[in-house]
Amino acid sequence: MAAPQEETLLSRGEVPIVDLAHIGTDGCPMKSVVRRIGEQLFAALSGKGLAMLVNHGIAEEKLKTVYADLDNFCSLPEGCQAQYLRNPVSNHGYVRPGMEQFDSTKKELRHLYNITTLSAAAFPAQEDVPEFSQHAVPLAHDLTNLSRVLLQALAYALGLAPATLLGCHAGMLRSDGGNKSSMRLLYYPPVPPDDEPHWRAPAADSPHYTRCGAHADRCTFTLLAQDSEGGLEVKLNGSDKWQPVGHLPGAILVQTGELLASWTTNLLPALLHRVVVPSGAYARARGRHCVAFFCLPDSGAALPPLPARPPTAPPPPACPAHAHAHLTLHHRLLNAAHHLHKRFRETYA
Ligand SMILES: O=C(O)CCC(=O)C(=O)O
Ligand SMILES: [Fe+2]
Repeated sequence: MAAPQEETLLSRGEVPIVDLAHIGTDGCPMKSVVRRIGEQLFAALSGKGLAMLVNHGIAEEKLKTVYADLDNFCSLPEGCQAQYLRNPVSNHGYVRPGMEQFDSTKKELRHLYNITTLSAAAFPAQEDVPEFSQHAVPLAHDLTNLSRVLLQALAYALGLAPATLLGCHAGMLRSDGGNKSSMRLLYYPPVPPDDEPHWRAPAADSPHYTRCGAHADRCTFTLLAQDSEGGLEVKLNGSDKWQPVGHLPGAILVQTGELLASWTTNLLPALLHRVVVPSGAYARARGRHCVAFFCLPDSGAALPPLPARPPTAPPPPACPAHAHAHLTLHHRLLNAAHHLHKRFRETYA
């Protein structure tokens, strides 16, 4: 008997879809299109905290190639992987399962490869993973360009000159250390058979795994391209319920990060999200792949004050206080580097 289809936010039509009309990687997009995207993006991020981007211009094949490269990296001997471990200063490099934890009660099963510099020397050698950098660098450029379009669109929607946000995010992946934006490749391995499905009472000594514990991203926004394995769950604005997002082939998810939330004093609240292990035996025996692009302002950049909004556009209902309590510590003018270092200390072993 076929497994019943899981109900998701997408299957219920509850994820706003923003059509980028193929301007995603264009250097000089049309103003009217950027303006329309800005309005739709603003409505999506203020109402829900996320949107699916379609017709963004990034070929699925590019994603599949980097997923395969990461698989090859993960199957290297540990000793060989060790030379590529994450550098805590630059945040570039490989992070083994369990080394980055959002949920201290479970073991988080994921391999990460953070990319914060595009210099060839920072990538695995050709003899270890052939063409890793040749595949990853163009994808990183595409995601940077897509972020630049969204920054211009958001600036319009917030009543700022279009280049204002671009100016504060000028150094994304320029590899000069002045901006901590990163592209992260993720591989979640199959769940070990000793972990019981969550609906059964596990044996006292059985490990409890998850794929990624609950968190909001420490950035302006995140772009997320995922394979079809599922597992991503979110708490929509004002809701305390975890809901699966679902999969829209070829789409890239954009979700609000903590910096955008604190800069807009929660007009655009940060999206809480997590990745759970699937419940069916078949899905648990399969790996999951994802590419995340964390868009951040230049280190030390102060985001400009926002123009007052007209009274016809009231802010959405506030999130549950506990969900974003840490955001109240922040002010409109942010020092991105300070925020980021604090959050790295909290999540890395
Ligand atoms: O794998 C995913 O879908 C999400 C990953 C994530 O949230 C993160 O790395 O911050
Ligand atoms: Fe995240």
